[in-house]
Amino acid sequence: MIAMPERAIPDTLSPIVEALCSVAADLSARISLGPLGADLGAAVGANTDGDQQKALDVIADDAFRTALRGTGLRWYASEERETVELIDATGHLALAIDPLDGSSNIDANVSIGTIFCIRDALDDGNATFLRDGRSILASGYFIYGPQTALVVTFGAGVRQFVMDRATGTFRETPSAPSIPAQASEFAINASNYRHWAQPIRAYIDDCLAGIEGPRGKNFNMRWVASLVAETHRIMSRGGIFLYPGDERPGYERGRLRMVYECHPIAYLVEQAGGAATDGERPILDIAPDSLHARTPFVFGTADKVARVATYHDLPAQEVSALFGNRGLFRA
Ligand SMILES: O=P(O)(O)OC[C@H]1O[C@](O)(COP(=O)(O)O)[C@@H](O)[C@@H]1O
Ligand SMILES: [Mg+2]
Ligand SMILES: [Mg+2]
Repeated sequence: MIAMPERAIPDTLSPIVEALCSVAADLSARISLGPLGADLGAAVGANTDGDQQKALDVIADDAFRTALRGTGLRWYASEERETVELIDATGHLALAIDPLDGSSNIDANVSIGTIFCIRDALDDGNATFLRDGRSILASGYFIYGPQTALVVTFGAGVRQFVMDRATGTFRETPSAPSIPAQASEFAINASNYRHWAQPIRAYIDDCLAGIEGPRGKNFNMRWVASLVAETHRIMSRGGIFLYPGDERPGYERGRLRMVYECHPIAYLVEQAGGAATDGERPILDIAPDSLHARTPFVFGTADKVARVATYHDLPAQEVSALFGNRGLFRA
């Protein structure tokens, strides 16, 4: 439940947000038990895309779907389900959800989360979600970490609510997250370096070259392998996140899903003053061609995200690592 928000939550969205909060509070309690509770990190099978499912993936998905009945929701699209599900034919809203993000971190006691976005419902469930991101009404994430928090936008800036563990209620924090304009951290799974295309290699090469390289400054690197945790860090201290496409079979379009992960995070990031692209185009301008479509994803501090796009525009010889001192990119 949300206690005394600073500003009202839009009436039509409030029952959905309340239902999400109540499930998130329950999940948070279960997660915090760790090994004292059920084995939430146990492998229980695979979803229709072949992704391994953990017990908590399935528990979270079932809990959200059940709690959303009677909230005005018509369509429920989950990363864990093959098709869009009808919740209530009279509802006017639709929700896309990654019920449990970062599931490889459950056993490691590292922050994990839930990502969602809300749209108006069309008569056709699939068509509702196969639109670009400009029709999103609200998006956000819950982070289950040292704090359990909800970071959400209703289209007018970003708001943050932290859960009081004693009562399970979410209280709004006085200051809203906004992505700082200056930052020097990048986040990428660098073990995939050899599989990346040249523009991504060149961008990272230039970061790694530090003060001696074309950027003329030192950078720090992070990789949590929880999209929610990376987003929360970037929301508080800026930086850039990249999950590009690469040459591994099945990773041509990266790993992250447009409908359940990238559209919601991109909407939030834009509302926080940052930018989000597929490397070149704004994510919110792109409509996925299927429900579970993946997309390369780059987001964070706006000028850093714009810089990644410029590497895609360069002639091949100019992005070669051999040209590490190219004057064009001197900061
Ligand atoms: O293990 P990799 O390839 O670095 O991928 C990490 C990414 O995969 C994810 O865990 C995918 O999300 P799920 O856990 O919801 O499948 C992201 O949270 C994270 O950014
Ligand atoms: Mg995820
Ligand atoms: Mg997930």
